[in-house]
Amino acid sequence: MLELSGVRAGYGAINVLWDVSLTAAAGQLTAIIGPNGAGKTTLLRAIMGLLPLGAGQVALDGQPLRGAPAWRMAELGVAMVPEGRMVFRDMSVEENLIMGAFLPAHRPHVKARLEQAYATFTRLRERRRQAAGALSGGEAQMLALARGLMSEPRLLIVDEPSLGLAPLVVNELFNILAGLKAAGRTIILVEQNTERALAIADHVYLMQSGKVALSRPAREVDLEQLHDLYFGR
Ligand SMILES: Nc1ncnc2c1ncn2[C@@H]1O[C@H](COP(=O)(O)OP(=O)(O)OP(=O)(O)O)[C@@H](O)[C@H]1O
Repeated sequence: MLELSGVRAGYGAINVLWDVSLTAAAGQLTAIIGPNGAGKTTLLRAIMGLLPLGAGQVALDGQPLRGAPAWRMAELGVAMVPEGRMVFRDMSVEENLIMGAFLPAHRPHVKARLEQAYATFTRLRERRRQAAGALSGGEAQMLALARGLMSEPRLLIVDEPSLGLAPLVVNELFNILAGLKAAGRTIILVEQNTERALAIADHVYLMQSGKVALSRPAREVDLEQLHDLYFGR
């Protein structure tokens, strides 16, 4: 569904990504792992058209994206759940969710999708009238994920969802991601929690210093070898 070929990108004179090529296949969960500073978030920014490409291309269903603006990405069915949750703190949980279905084409479906969100993320239903700023870290992450799903995206991109969350909440989060995958959703997951990502992924890319250091089906990944590469041993 999504294909990057030979992508170079960075910030002004600083290049971060070096000839990155990867594919996210439809109906699969593609995990992008790697240590701090490897370029994972930069890669997602390049996919979302938030950074100009120095070389290469990003294509969705074979069509080059050429830095499409955010609303166009939404129209094309790509939703990103950014690192750090970024919920609208002064708005209620439900208002945050409704913001996820902002395109005119989504409006007729808002009620049904709210129901769907509350069925998946039961705690959000209880807290739907509360200000999002009053949620715990885990609840805010669930809200960010649920908001990303409100547009019924064809491709859901999730950046470091487990960051700073308690183990029980991480379990819940990964169960939900596994459920979304089982329901056929196409997902790109950026994670530092290698083992958890590996457990639910179909394909794994390991990023190192702005390059793809390993690309392999998840079931063929040897965890020890992965850790050696990860830590540059
Ligand atoms: N706005 C920016 N301006 C300049 N350099 C940046 C900027 N954002 C990130 N970088 C640099 O790009 C490199 C890759 O950062 P990036 O955030 O993509 O890594 P990451 O793999 O997502 O790391 P983390 O897991 O810590 O979020 C780092 O060296 C970082 O310092």
